[in-house]
Amino acid sequence: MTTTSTESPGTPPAAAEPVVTVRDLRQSYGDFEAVRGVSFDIRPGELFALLGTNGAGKTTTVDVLEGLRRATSGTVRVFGHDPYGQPAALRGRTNAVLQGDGLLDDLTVAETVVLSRDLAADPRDPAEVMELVGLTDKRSVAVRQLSGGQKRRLALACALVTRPEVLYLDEPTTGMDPEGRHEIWRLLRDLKEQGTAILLTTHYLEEAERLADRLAIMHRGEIRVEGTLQGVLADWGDRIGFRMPEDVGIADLPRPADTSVAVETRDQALWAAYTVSGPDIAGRASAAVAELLAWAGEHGTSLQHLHVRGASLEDVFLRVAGDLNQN
Ligand SMILES: Nc1ncnc2c1ncn2[C@@H]1O[C@H](COP(=O)(O)OP(=O)(O)OP(=O)(O)O)[C@@H](O)[C@H]1O
Repeated sequence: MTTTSTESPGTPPAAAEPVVTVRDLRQSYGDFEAVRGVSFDIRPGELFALLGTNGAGKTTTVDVLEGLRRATSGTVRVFGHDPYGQPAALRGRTNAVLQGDGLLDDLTVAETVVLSRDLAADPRDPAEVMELVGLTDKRSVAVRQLSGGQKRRLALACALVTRPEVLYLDEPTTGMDPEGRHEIWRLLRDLKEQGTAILLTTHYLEEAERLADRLAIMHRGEIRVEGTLQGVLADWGDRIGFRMPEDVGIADLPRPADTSVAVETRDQALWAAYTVSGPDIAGRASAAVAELLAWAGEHGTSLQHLHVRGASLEDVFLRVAGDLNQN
């Protein structure tokens, strides 16, 4: 791997026109509506991360963008073209790493990359691409002998060798070790800097935190949350937590204004977890802490490990997925 770049997502050219436009996309399988009115844009040099629960509709959305499925309804345009109806107009401009890698077991790594290169109008040098994904020393190895993570790298190499302007990545780092994942992240940052528009689906929240210029969280076919990481976290509000005092249940806890409360199990203990929302989060969080301390004083108890922190992407994800027992 020979890539170099900083650790921040970077700032895409906000003024650039979107190259991918999705409006009110709906996709059904028989009677089952897997995608229910999804809309988003992606601009050149921007990485848009699609997160979501299992079965949320992420892969289905990518399949429609790739032109593998005709949208049941809604509008999908890539460089102004319908990927299903006008695939020839997009050939060579988009590529994908999908969940089924479609690799041929009997070919070597180098043969596989060269085969993909031959499909491209303006290909990259296969040797350069194998170096980029860290497979140079495996160039003569047969695909069947690669590990799962190495196959994902090879699938990425096959996409990169065609020099796509739009890249769809459906869980590209699944099965990779942490070091390999970091290498791929550096590579994706470099691609963004070169102007590639990237749609990334992932179950690794850290991957989205580190790479995404904007992200969306899907649940049951709908986008429930969308924005920049900072915007999403700011909208979600601060979190106040403390260990639940003995003999106190959730119904006994005070309810300061502009807060909701859940009880979570962590480190084999019960924790009160308040979410503070609305404008002037800091002011509201301070007022809520004062009220909680007053409540503890009145009840002759102390709030162990009392802390206030900003929401994390995991907080937002779990709340969207409905895993928290919120009250
Ligand atoms: N060919 C198909 N026929 C019928 N149902 C399908 C088909 N493909 C997907 N589905 C269903 O559509 C829903 C969305 O699936 P999809 O693969 O898009 O979700 P996903 O968000 O990518 O999930 P995961 O994170 O688990 O990969 C799921 O309920 C799935 O079972």
